[in-house]
Amino acid sequence: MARIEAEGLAIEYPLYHHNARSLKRRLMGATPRRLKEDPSHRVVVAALRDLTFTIERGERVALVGPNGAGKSTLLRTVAGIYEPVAGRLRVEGEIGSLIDPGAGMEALATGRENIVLRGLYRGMSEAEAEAMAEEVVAFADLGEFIDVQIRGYSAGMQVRLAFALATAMMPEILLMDEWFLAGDAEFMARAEERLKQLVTGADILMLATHDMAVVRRWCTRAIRIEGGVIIQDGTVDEVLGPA
Ligand SMILES: Nc1ncnc2c1ncn2[C@@H]1O[C@H](COP(=O)(O)OP(=O)(O)OP(=O)(O)O)[C@@H](O)[C@H]1O
Repeated sequence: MARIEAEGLAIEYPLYHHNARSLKRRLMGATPRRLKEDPSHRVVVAALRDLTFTIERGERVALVGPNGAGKSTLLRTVAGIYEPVAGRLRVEGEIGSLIDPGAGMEALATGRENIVLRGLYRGMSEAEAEAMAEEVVAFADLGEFIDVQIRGYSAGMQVRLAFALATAMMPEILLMDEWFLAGDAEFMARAEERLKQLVTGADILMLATHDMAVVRRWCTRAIRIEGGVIIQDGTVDEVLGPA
């Protein structure tokens, strides 16, 4: 059963090129809110601080807040890309992440090979993975580029492939950044029905977005993050105000 539980979760990014003493003094000088020095004297960004929340099966949660608030960092942490420096995170359920277009893809493999690899990784037989690939290839509609290494794809082509693949896999926990809803108009019109199935079919959705219409349309709950901390957590109407 899908469930996400965080307690006192903290994430920091080290800033490797900011350790010269004079620069450090300048960065740390004016009582910074998010830059600090860690125990090994590195300058770090406190991207998330003391986050505590539980997300249960059936919830579709929007992460809202200004640029740099920590929304994408939280998605990436739940995806297992970043390791918390403090606190606890428990994620139960199979994750599908639409966070970075190229994440989880092998740049030197073709689109088609990436699809088959993902299927095999998820425990499909070769025949099942090949069958899934046919379906994904048809939907992604990348023409001859499906047999080109994905390092030669445009950003939009990567989005198409990631989208087609995610909707074929139907994860229990779907993590999504808003860029994913921004394919070209023709593709998104075609993708609409699959997107609906994907979002409503997942046990849990976490979606980082600045688009409040998207929040009202897809989500049941909203968490507002500012400066790396949760400042509001409730129903969409509670957090955004009534429509
Ligand atoms: N790779 C990184 N290295 C260093 N700092 C980072 C890195 N990625 C993010 N940060 C910092 O962490 C903080 C949170 O960033 P994050 O990308 O999670 O914000 P966000 O809420 O998703 O913003 P946006 O709405 O602009 O996408 C910001 O202060 C940002 O500068």
